[in-house]
Amino acid sequence: MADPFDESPVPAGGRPMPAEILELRGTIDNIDAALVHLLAERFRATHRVGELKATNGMPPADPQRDRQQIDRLKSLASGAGLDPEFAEQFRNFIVSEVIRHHERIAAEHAAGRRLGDAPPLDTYS
Ligand SMILES: O=C(O)C(=O)C[C@]1(C(=O)O)C=C[C@@H](O)C=C1
Repeated sequence: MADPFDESPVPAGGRPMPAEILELRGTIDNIDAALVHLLAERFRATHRVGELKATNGMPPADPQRDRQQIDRLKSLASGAGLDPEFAEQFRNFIVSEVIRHHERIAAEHAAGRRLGDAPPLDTYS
């Protein structure tokens, strides 16, 4: 039988790292990379939503949409074997950042710095 510690690096002064942990870390790294890309895409979409909300005079948060998303995600989490409370907290963490972005976009819009306007020319500086 193959020694599970066979190809593992030996940390200085410690036990050898089981090969399976190294394999699992490869999977974890791939998943973390996918999460970063997925979050980047999500924030790209929500950035545009923030602009559309600002230009249409809509508030940053939409509590009805929040409730729908939370119900849906909790149900998906249960089916997938993920703690539904964790899914809700994770979603809240992301959406609180989205709302912060929406608020900044709305403030910039209110200050006349959005809608693709070039900043006013300051010919005296
Ligand atoms: O769908 C919207 O209206 C959004 O602004 C996006 C989003 C989200 O990130 O999922 C953020 C804030 C709202 O409260 C609801 C949903």
